[in-house]
Amino acid sequence: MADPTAPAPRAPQPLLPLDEALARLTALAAERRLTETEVLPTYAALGRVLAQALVSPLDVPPADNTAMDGYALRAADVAAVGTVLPVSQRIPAGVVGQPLAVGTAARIFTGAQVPPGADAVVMQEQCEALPGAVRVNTVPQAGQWVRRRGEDVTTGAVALAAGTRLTPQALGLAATLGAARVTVVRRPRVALFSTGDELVMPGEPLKPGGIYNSNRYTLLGLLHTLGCEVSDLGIVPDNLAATRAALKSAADEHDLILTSGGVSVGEEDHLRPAAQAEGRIELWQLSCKPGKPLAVGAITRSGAAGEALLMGLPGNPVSSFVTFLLTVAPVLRVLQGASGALPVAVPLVAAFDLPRTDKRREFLRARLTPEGRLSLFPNQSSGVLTSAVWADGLIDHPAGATIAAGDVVRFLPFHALMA
Ligand SMILES: Nc1nc2c(c(=O)[nH]1)N[C@H]1C(S)=C(S)[C@@H](COP(=O)(O)OP(=O)(O)OC[C@H]3O[C@@H](n4cnc5c(N)ncnc54)[C@H](O)[C@@H]3O)O[C@H]1N2
Ligand code: MOO
Ligand SMILES: [Mg+2]
Repeated sequence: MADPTAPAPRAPQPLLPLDEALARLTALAAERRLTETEVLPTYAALGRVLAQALVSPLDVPPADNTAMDGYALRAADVAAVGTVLPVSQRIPAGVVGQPLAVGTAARIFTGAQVPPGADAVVMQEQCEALPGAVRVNTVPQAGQWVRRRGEDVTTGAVALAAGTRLTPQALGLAATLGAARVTVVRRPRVALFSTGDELVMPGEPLKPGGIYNSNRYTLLGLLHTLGCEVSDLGIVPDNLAATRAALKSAADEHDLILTSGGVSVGEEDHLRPAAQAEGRIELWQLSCKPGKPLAVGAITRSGAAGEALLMGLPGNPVSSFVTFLLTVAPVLRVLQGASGALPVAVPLVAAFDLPRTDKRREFLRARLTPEGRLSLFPNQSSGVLTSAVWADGLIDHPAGATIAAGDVVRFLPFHALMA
């Protein structure tokens, strides 16, 4: 049992600025960058990171084609509104037409290749169909409504660079090139556990003094979004021996051990002493809010070579979520060969006042208004998870500053932080 009369220890070091912590973290991750790759069917690669650039073996589109249903013709054949041209052929998508005879038009449908000789398409709304002919009620410009061969991707171009996270649209682009398989970096193997004697798993009755374990769900979701393979090690009680045992057993099989809770300064916070006993602590305590007590270290492996990276997130649910976005996500990106940089902050106008200041750089939960401004969730406590569900992202707010309605602030959208 902890001695209740013991003097409260002081924080031994100044708080680390986030940028400095990030530089050190991404350097640690770069040393551990994953080199193993796997070849996956393209449809199964969502959320994974490309290990090799995808170079296009073809032009996309492969040929000039029409963007509209209408008539393909030579612009020079229509000198005046109302010109009538005989319709010499009909070209649906998937059919290759014949070279277009001079002074004629081809009936054509969106996506069909424009026949050789034609240089423009007139949409059917600007035409009048006549028996065997068409009246063109506009004077077309050469090139109009023609999607040029290779205007999207040219043969030999890097369509998707190594290090690209495969979003749904990136998978679509890979498929456009005909890639049935892609080579991706293997998933980072992450051990996840929550610390806290008060924690109860959803589905179980809440005991006196208990709260439900939410961080497990938030962090599992984030890890899956970022392409990780997760070992869920459940809840670890608040004592040194159990925390040491959990760290030790997780180190061999995992690249990263991710924990929540028990990283602050109380006697019930065992993560740092446990990490020091089983490895080392590299950095602790950020000058940011939420997220101050973040602890980063490495745990020595017993059976395997090297060490596993340890990131101990603060227990407060919003702190866990925000700290993950600001520090764990960059580390996971670097491990997978992507950029560790935080996304570019968007300048937006505040629709609220924030007269108070803080010594720490703050990440405020904010939502876009229909007018394109930002409103602030009224309760910014790091225990209020509703704020993070309500918000669209975080305002990156400098230490010591206030905000008045109309000020421009820097906004980090959640989707960009989770990319
Ligand atoms: N004397 C000081 N006390 C605290 C400081 C400080 O600098 N000096 N820092 C505060 C800050 S800031 C934060 S953030 C928290 C971080 O605390 P820990 O990381 O040690 O986390 P715990 O103490 O274990 O828990 C904090 C809070 O979060 C709840 N929690 C924990 N795990 C979960 C979970 N899996 N799901 C839902 N909720 C969870 C826990 O019940 C506590 O309420 O420390 C401050 N204290
Ligand atoms: O830094 Mo704590 O993460 O504000 O609540
Ligand atoms: Mg604590």
